[in-house]
Amino acid sequence: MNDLEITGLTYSYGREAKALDGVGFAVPRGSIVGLLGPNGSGKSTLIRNVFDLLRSQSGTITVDGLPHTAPEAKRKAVYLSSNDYLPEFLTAAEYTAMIARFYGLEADRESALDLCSRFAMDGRYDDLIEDYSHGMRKKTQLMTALLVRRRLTVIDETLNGIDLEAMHLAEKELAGLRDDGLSVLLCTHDFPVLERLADRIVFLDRGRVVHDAPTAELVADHGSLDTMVRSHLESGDR
Ligand SMILES: Nc1ncnc2c1ncn2[C@@H]1O[C@H](COP(=O)(O)OP(=O)(O)OP(=O)(O)O)[C@@H](O)[C@H]1O
Repeated sequence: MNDLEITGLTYSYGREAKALDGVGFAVPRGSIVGLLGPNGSGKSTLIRNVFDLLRSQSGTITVDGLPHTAPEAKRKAVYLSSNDYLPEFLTAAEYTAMIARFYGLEADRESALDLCSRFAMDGRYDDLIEDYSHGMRKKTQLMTALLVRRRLTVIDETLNGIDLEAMHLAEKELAGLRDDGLSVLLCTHDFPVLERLADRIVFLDRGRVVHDAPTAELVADHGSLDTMVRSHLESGDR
């Protein structure tokens, strides 16, 4: 069973060249899949297609077996965007409650306060987001996703910008989602994090899948993900 399955996904912005060209891969249930690719390779376009923020043009996307445009599919997935735009006029508590309500859930205050304390945001849960630093906003996005615990969590470079201690905890929490049988699609340029955490890697370049394999296999074949990416970018295969 796959929590996310994409086949033949092609997308062009207007008359521009294809941003995605026949992309297909899966996020198997209870796994963490790393999505990797140079700037402009199509990662954000892919994620926006998955969340129906861009209307897909050809190919299929299913979330837990359901077409991604179905309201039930949308309730199964949570998206953490790469920016840190959050409603400034809300407190983190109000923001979390609002997002939880979108999913028909109640945000559990005790769990939220526990997460705040572990993410070094003690006593800040009821402060306005406008007073938060960039890192605190990123942590608020992450804590919200950890509270709503959807079948599929998609993270678009959200972890970039949080400090080392928070990163360590984030890794543990994401592994915890996997331990609970949930899945994560993690888009980041942080190779060591992917090597520690991701079960599989999907490497995109110019809108096409270059590698889709278990992380251990790619590391065994290339030495490291860093070397794998560099050798592809320097090769004539692009
Ligand atoms: N709104 C847009 N209009 C036209 N072209 C776009 C638009 N958004 C992205 N593109 C193009 O689509 C291609 C894929 O971009 P996308 O943002 O999906 O890549 P990415 O892998 O997420 O890049 P990055 O790592 O820089 O975030 C690029 O050629 C980009 O210029």
